Amino acid sequence: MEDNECRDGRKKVRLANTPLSASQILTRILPSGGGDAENLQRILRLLTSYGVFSEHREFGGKRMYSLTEIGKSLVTDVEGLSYAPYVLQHHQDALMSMWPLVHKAILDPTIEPFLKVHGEPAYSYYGKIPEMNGLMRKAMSGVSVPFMTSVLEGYNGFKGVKRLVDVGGSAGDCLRMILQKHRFICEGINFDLPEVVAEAPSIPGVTHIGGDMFKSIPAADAIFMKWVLTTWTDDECKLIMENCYKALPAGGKLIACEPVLPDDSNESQRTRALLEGDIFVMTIYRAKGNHRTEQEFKQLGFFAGFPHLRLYRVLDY
Ligand SMILES: C[S@@+](CC[C@H](N)C(=O)[O-])C[C@H]1O[C@@H](n2cnc3c(N)ncnc32)[C@H](O)[C@@H]1O
Repeated sequence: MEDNECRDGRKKVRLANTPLSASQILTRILPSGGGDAENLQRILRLLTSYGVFSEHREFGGKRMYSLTEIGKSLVTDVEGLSYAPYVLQHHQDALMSMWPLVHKAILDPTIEPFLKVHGEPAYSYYGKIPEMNGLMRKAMSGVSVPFMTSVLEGYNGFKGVKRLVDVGGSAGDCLRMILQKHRFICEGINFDLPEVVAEAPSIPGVTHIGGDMFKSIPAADAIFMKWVLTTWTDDECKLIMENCYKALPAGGKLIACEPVLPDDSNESQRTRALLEGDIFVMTIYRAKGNHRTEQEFKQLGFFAGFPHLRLYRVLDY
């Protein structure tokens, strides 16, 4: 595979900083000709409204486009750490084909729409396809690194922890960042499904352990968990949290980093994104898995043996 080639043999298209018209972009994408520049321009206008491209109007009104910084990180850094793998992960056929079936989660929530279509739940489906499994890990790394930068700027609850487990820690990026910031943590355990940790990179101070959080969780002074509870039902969350409780010493701490739904359905972008995420979970993961309000987290924790919940908000997200 050459440097300028994608895995499927297509040539990568380098988009210059100089603004290009839709037909100029089309010529680069399809050097042998063809395509509809007007329809491409319709898509470019939409992407401009999301900040991926900038639109420049030439004398006479012709529209020209260049990638913004967001666009560059999405388009040019597909193999590195960026949001691109996350976007790609969500747009795989196996996930996209689920959207016309959202209604199935309402008609019969006892069987997941994903299970009905693909014959097994999402995580085990990913686990059997190395490309999907790898993309999921990269997707999580790409979104988790900027997110954890914000978390670690504001949250200071790791004091006194010597051994920390990250449950569902994927490639281990969250632990790596926590250990880099808090040098007093001597040992990090990245705990995830065996097929996920099998491909995780080696990280100083971190041991990767494969297992099933529904069975047991390695012992630690504190447990960290990010974007895990939200994909499971209340009963499953209780089981995961009970296993956390068993893995902790008396007075131990579970640090769960999860989306928190507001009580009201307001029109803010943040609320919309949270509500969309909730529908994503319902459609792809568990029909009765869901984003939760602060009160719902309090109740879950209480029933699993964690009587005190302290909420820290990460404001940029
Ligand atoms: C949404 S991802 C979050 C990954 C990581 N915590 C992060 O924020 O970047 C959920 C993770 O839970 C893991 N997972 C799913 N089922 C699991 C199980 N039964 N035991 C342990 N981990 C599991 C998945 O493999 C995945 O890495």
